[in-house]
Amino acid sequence: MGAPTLVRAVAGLRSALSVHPGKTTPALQPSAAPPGWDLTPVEDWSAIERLLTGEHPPVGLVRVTAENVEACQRFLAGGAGVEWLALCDPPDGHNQDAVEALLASAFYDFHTLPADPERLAVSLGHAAGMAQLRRHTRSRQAELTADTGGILGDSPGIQALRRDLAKVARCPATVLIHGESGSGKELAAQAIHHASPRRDGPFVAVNCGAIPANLVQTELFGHERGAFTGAQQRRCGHLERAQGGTILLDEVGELTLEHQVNLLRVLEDRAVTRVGGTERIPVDVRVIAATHVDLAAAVESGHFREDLYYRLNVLHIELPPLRERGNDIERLAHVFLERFRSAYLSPVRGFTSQALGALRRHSWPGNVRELINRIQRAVAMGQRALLSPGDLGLEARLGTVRQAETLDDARARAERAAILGALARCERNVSRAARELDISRVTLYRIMHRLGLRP
Ligand SMILES: Nc1ncnc2c1ncn2[C@@H]1O[C@H](COP(=O)(O)OP(=O)(O)OP(=O)(O)O)[C@@H](O)[C@H]1O
Repeated sequence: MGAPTLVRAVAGLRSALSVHPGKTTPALQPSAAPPGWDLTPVEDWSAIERLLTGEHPPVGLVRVTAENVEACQRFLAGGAGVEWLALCDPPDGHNQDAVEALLASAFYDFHTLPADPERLAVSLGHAAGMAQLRRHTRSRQAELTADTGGILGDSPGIQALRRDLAKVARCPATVLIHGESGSGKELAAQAIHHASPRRDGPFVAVNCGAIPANLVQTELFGHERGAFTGAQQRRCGHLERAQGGTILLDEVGELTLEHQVNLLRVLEDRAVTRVGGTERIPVDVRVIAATHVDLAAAVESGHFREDLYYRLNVLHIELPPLRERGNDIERLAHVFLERFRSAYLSPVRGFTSQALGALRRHSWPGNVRELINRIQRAVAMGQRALLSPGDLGLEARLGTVRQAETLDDARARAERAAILGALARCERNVSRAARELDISRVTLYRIMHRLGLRP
């Protein structure tokens, strides 16, 4: 791309950037500045980059032509934190589809040249207001995530969770985190680790449910060279890798009774013995276990050892499901929309009131992960400024009038019901559920990922 031309406002008047990526047309001259805006041309890339990394005006004008569409795309991808207005020639059919696609995806507004200075000034004012609002929201979100280990939300359930996590972080005892799939168990475990005296040590997360039963032993405890065919090297297990830090044993309820005995022994001895070895290796690791199943009920039914349950459940953290977090649903939805919108240069700016209603009514079986997936998909595919319930794959339920369900929505609903039913019948054993559904385990994982479900 050639050097862009940047036109910058001077003191006393409101400031705007004006960029001409590719330099295919002359820069907008100061004499063309709209009322209230004073423009000064700057004509090299490094000046623009310096400006965009430091303090800079919140709005900018971009001269878009049929020839510089690609240059504009590259430039705009780097210009975060600015609301852009496009200045275009009257359409002449040349590269028009690409120009229109760019206008729709990356600009707050556009003006056809010669632009009406009064209208341009109003448009710059609106865009500047919107940019300030977004900057404010972004810095509030940054503060919020920095204080809370990335856990967003203000609902009473989340406030109580933050208080509990802070207390638990100070104490070295084992923690059991219980919550539905996608409700933030791993995030909570990370928050405990980062607020604990072990924060400079490693944080190792292990999904016990995803390790094939014959590998659990070597994955957790490691193995010596020659322990079994193919063991050409000595290998440390996850517990040793977490030395000095924290290990999260996610889906601990998926361990077989035999592996539960071994884990209990490690917790009591505070040492591991690698598979094929005899040496006792002391491990200084804080253990956090997480589960979406009711482990007390699993103890009752004989699927989980009572002694291990008490050993893990010294401190207990309960994660509230998203559907019980009231206004958090909307708050989180806006945060994720903003995140994906800037990453994808999407024209999406917010939600229709029907979409917000649908978000509040949905039962969120996949919790925050499902919310993130729905919003990511909607922002990536969305063509309009406001997302509708259909864009989010949710039903609108407008009063008594039911919106027609799309085939995709109906298919997703049926798939979700079939998978959740099979998983419940198979005690969340994915291989058995896949057999029952007559699909491969990999296909089941892929569909679950798409629907925001976790094993
Ligand atoms: N309160 C929250 N604020 C921001 N992001 C969240 C919050 N809760 C969860 N998330 C995000 O949702 C996604 C799922 O969270 P996480 O993996 O911690 O859930 P989980 O309960 O461990 O899921 P699983 O049971 O499937 O292992 C992650 O991307 C996480 O960052």
